[in-house]
Amino acid sequence: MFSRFVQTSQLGAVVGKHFSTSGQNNAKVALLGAAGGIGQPLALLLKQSPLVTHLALYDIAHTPGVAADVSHIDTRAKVTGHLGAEQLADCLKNAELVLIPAGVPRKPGMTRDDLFNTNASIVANLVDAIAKNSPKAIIGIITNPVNSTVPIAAEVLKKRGVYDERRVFGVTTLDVVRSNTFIAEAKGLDVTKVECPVIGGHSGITIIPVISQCTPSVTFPQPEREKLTVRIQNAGTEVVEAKAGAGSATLSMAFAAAEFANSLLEALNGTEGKVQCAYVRSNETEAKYFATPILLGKNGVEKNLGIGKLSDYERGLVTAALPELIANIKKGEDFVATQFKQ
Ligand SMILES: NC(=O)C1=CN([C@@H]2O[C@H](COP(=O)(O)OP(=O)(O)OC[C@H]3O[C@@H](n4cnc5c(N)ncnc54)[C@H](O)[C@@H]3O)[C@@H](O)[C@H]2O)C=CC1
Ligand SMILES: O=C([O-])CC(=O)C(=O)O
Repeated sequence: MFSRFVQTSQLGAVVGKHFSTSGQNNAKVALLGAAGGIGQPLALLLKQSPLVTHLALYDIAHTPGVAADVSHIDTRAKVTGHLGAEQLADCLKNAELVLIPAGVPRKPGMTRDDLFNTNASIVANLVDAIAKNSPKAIIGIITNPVNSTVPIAAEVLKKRGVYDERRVFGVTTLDVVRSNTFIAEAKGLDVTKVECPVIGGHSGITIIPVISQCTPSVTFPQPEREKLTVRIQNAGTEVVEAKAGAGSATLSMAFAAAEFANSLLEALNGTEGKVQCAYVRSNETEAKYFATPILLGKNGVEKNLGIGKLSDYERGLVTAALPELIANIKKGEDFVATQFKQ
């Protein structure tokens, strides 16, 4: 299936894109928002993963149908469906990995930050339940605005006294998936061999593709590089507009989340050298959270591999991104401080 081992010049480590069938550890994965546009195809992909032994599907609507459907697939994972708040604890008990795509998506004309008012409390309440029922689980947050929902998760976990910064990830894999696709198209390369790190955050100018660190090495005239960068930054909006009111990226996001989850599960199983870009607690810049390539291990973040060497143009992108990113982070932290009741 995904069988791509790629060396990055910057890291000398194995980056994403591979999962083996060798893992025999028990892994319960809980998927919160499992009946949604992302949730359903992600449930399908996780059911196909030999690394998952129990797939627990939770939503506030339609979970029994999704769970019954997915459970008929003759792969390893046992499937359970959990509907509504009173069944959330059962879904989360003993989960090693919790993925959260619960919440509303954008419509044309909206920014990701416009989702904050609805999605902030959804994520805060779900993470509160994780703190109570599976405090050691690794959490992958898909719900937008990721720049703010990850700090929200961290603050809720801190309030509950169970925060471990190595275990909380904002899933930004789709930015890497898109960069790889667009670069391969532009250069006529085999996309399965292209790997471009993406750093920063997950909205507009905070998305920073580091094309200078792409494997294989690629060069573009500056106007073309700028155009490609802007396309990657606006790729989510490209999908929102194409869907014309019917939501945002779901299928490519499910693919990206499955790739992230499988890398993490492999690392939990003891496979060394798994690397994924993700939005995590970080000391790389003045922003408390920042996406960079992360070496994954048994506790989640094994090592932050850092920003690496940037071109002048990419350094300028980081400078431009930081004020927005810092404001997004503060907004998330303030929300928990002022509106989230213990
Ligand atoms: N991180 C990323 O790269 C990406 C993030 N997203 C984000 O993912 C989120 C979900 O997108 P879609 O699946 O397209 O939306 P959707 O509306 O199709 O599905 C969301 C699901 O969440 C469920 N839900 C709502 N409140 C809930 C709660 N309190 N507990 C459990 N489930 C709840 C809904 O019932 C629904 O089934 C959006 O916020 C979207 O912006 C989307 C694409 C990429
Ligand atoms: O654009 C959106 O609203 C959904 C998203 O995060 C993406 O597709 O990258």
